[in-house]
This record gives sequence, structure tokens and C-alpha cells, in this order.
Amino acid sequence: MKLSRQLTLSTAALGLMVCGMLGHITRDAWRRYDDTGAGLQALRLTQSAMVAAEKLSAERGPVNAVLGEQSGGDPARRERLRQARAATDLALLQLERELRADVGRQLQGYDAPHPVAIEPLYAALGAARGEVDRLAAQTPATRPPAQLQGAIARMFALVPLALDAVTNYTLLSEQAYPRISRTLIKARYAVELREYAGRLGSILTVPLITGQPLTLAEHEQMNVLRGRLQLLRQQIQMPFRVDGNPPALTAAIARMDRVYFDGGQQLVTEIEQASRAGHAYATEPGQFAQRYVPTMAPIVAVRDELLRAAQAQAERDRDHALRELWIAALSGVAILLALTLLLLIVRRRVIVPLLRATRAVIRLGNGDYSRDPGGAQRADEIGDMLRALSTLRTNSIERQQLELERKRLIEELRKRADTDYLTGILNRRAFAKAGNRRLHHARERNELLAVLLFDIDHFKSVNDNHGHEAGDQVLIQVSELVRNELRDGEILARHGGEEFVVMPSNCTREQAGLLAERLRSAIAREPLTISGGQVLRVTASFGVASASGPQAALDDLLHQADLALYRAKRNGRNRVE
Ligand SMILES: Nc1nc2c(ncn2[C@@H]2O[C@H](COP(=O)(O)OP(=O)(O)OP(=O)(O)O)[C@@H](O)[C@H]2O)c(=O)[nH]1
Repeated sequence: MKLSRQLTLSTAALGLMVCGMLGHITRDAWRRYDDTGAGLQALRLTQSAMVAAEKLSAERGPVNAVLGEQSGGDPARRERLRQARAATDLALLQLERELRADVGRQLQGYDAPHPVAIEPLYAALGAARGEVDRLAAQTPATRPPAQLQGAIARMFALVPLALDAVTNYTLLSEQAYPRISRTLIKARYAVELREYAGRLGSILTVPLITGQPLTLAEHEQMNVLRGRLQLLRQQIQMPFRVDGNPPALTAAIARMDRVYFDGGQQLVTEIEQASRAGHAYATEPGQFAQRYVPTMAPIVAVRDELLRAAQAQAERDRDHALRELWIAALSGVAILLALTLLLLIVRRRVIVPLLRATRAVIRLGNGDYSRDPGGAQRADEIGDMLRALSTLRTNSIERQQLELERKRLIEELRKRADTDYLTGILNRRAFAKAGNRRLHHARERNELLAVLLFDIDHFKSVNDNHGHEAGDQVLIQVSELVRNELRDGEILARHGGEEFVVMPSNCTREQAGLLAERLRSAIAREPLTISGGQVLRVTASFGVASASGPQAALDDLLHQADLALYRAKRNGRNRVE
């Protein structure tokens, strides 16, 4: 597989792995963020349900005051009852609104009990208030104690309905966001504490109205409630395992201990003691409610402090989760960008130069040195490689030039070895090679072969009379003259000194004689101009020999021609024999 493809595939695989990992991290961060959001939502619902439960509890105070009045309708008490009812209605409306807006959106998907429907609570509340109003319309003396008890019991029965909602929303909050569960459980205890504190006070309502002592059952009921209140108080006081209670919560608990457990319960104890002693009660229900109810406010403050702590924790966690989500998403994008950039850099800085280098190596291998691989300005390893290739190209060009020069020199040497240095025609050695080749050829085809040997007459006198250099010029001009007379395929060579040899192809003795005659007359006819402008005329004597058949040998042929030449010299020169 090619390197560029391998790189693309491995980068893609790496990118996928990084994407998968980041997807996982981002999904986790998103889930945490979503959980804290859902937790906050559930927390708001829990808070609304707790406020509704508290308002329902609080409504019992004015109810007791109105039902416990001694004479006629007290407008101030009625007004307090109206205000308490308005506060309850507002809290329920708030809860209902949040339920409609939020449940099914944020909290969907959590396997929690379905929050209680608000309608049964409204029905029970309507019925209880109707009963209270009916009794309040009667004069105090005509209000039967049993019916008063019934009306108060109905009011009591409302709170568990709201507490059910509290419990369910608390569970939802816990499930959506477990980190705040301990705080919410404590808040739930505070709500219960407020409810039981209210109940403790409410037990006294009827005895205070009727002026009767508390019954044994009422004493026992009060002891049970006190026990529960102590238990809940201890649970709330118990510090959180990791961080302990926050200072604001510690202060709220201390205030609750002082105001309610010391002050509020003291009021209850005083009435209990008067009942046991058989004394008349020093207070009537309205006055008692006015003194007792405010002592329960710090309990609600503790609850609110706990809810505030839970909310602060959830918001902190949500901000943290959001920050992590951003970090995961941004680092994912940054890693992917870095990978892409790396791929592009490697492709541009490594793969492309490698491909260029490969092409350059192939070109060099094929002997094409036309283009330089380039990249000399790069300071990295690829630059080193390209520079090495450039050097290789330069060396190869030099080597190629040397090789050409060597070939040219060899060719020149070969030529020189075969060429007569003076006349430029073949020398005796080259003639022997060419002549033997032709002889061999003639033998194969059974052709006739002839040799003409000629020698310039009285050449010595040319040298003697005109100088050796003039003799050289005569030799050169005679060879040129003869070469011009010959046709292609007719070999001319200097056989030595002033002696030349001609070998025509496939030629009879007669044809060779005619050729010799033609050459002889051309030499004799041609005036030769030597340096200094002097004109000379020379003649030459020719000896002709021919041979055919397998026995023919070049030396024999030359020997016979030489004999014929000798005869021509002897017979007067400038002739053909
Ligand atoms: N200038 C010159 N002279 C040469 C060369 N080679 C041989 N000679 C001369 O050629 C002459 C040959 O002389 P000879 O063999 O006596 O023959 P000739 O004078 O031609 O007389 P015949 O052949 O009998 O007609 C000698 O003087 C050689 O020195 C050469 O390359 N240049």
C-alpha cells in the first residue's frame, strides 16, 4: 500500500478513535450537565411541594384560632384565616403551574413514582374549609366538640397529601441527581418537623376551646409527637459526612433549637402542666396560636436553608458540568483540527517531496537529467534527501559527459588505429581487416575478387627535389584524387610509404584492369599544387591481381599484385600490369 494512502487511512482511523473517545467523554459530560439540570428542576418542584405542605400546616393555626374563639366572629382572626388560605392557594397554584410546565419535559425518562395529582388535594381542601366555615358560622357555644375535632382532623389530613407530593418529588430529585439527596432528605425532615410541631399545638385546640383537661389519649399522642420531633431534630442536626453543615445551616438549626424546642415547646408544656394540675388555662386558643405559631418559623427557615444549600450545590455542579462539556467539545475540535493539520503538513512536507524524489530517482535511473529535484532550500531531512538527489544528478550528468567523452575518444582512437595519419584513408592494418572480411564474403557467395596495388613513380625524387613536406602533400592529393574516382564499396588504403591498394567488390580481372587504367590516367592527368604554388605532375604504376574460389587468400592476392606492380615498374612505369 502506498505511503500516502497508509497515512490517510491511519489518520482517519486515529480520527475515528479520537472522535469515539471524545464522543464518549462529551456524552458523559452532557449527561452530567443534563442530570444537574433535571435535579434543579426536581428541586424546584420539591421546594414548591414543601412550601404547599407548610402553608397547609400554617393554615391550621388561624383555623384553630377562629374555631376556638369564645364569643362572636373576631374580624382580625377571620382576616388572618383569609390570609393563610390565600397563602395556601398561592403555594398550590405555584406548584400546579410548575408541574404543568416542567413534568413531562425535564423529568421525563426517570423511573420515579408519578407525582400525586393535585385534584384530590383540592377536593379535600375544599371539603375541610367548608366544614371549618360551617362551624365558624355557628356561635362558639353551639359548636359541638366532636365536630370541631372532625374539622381539625380534616385539616390535618390535608398535609399528608401534600407530603406525598414532597416525598415523590424528593425521590425524583434524588434519582435525577443523587448528590443532593442527603440535603433533600434533611429538608424533608424539616417539613415533617414543622408538620408535627403544628400537630402538637393543634392537639391543644379543643381542650383550650372547651376548657376541659387533656385526655390520657391526648397526653400520649403529645408524647409520641414529641418523640418524633426529637428524632427529626437529631436527624437534621447530624452534620453532613464530608463537608459538615454549612455555617448558615448551623445558625438556622441553633435558632430553631432556641425558638421552637426551648420557647415553643415550653408553651405546650405549660398548658399540659395546667391540665394535669386541674387549673384553668391561662390562655385561649387564639392567643395560644398567636404565641405558638411564630416559634415554628425557624423550622421553615431551616428547611429553606437546606433547600438553598441543595440548589447552590446543584448549580455549582451544573456550572462545573457545563465547563467540562465545553472543555471536552473544544478539545475534541482542537484535536481533530490538529490531526487534519498534521495530515496536511505530512502530505505537503513529506509525501509530496517523497513522490517528487521518487520521480527524480526514476528519471535519473532512465538517464534523464533534464530536471533538478529542487528542495535545496529546505533545512530538514527531506531537504537533505533532495539535496543528495541533486548531487546525484550533477554527478550523473558529469559521469554521462565523461562517458560520452570516453566513447568519443575510443571511437577516435579506433578511427586513428584504422586510419592513415597523413592521408586520412584506411591504413594497412585496417585494409587487412576489411580485405579479409570482403574475401570471406566473396568466398561465401563465390564471387570474384581483385586487388589493385599502385606506387607513385620516382617518388624519392619528389622528396629530394621539393622537400619531404611536398612529398606528403603529393601523397595526400593523390589519395584524394583516387578516392574521388572510386565508388561506394571500393576500398582504398595506404599500403605503406608511397604505395596504395584498392579492392573493388565482385570484380573480374578485366574490370579491375579497366579501373586501374582509369585511376592511372586520372593521376597522370591531374596537376598537383604544392605549397608555394608550385605545380607538380606525378604518375603511378599499377599491379592488378584477381582470385576466386575457396583457396583465395589476401596475402597471396597482394603478393601477386605486388609482382604485377614490380613488372609495371620494370616495364617503364606509369602503366598497369
Ligand atoms: N614525403 C614522404 N616521403 C616518403 C614517405 N614514405 C616513404 N617516402 C619516401 O619515398 C621514397 C621511395 O623511394 P624508392 O623506394 O626508392 O622508390 P621511387 O623513388 O619512388 O622509385 P620507384 O618506385 O622505383 O619509381 C623514399 O625516399 C622514402 O623516403 C612519406 O610518408 N612522405
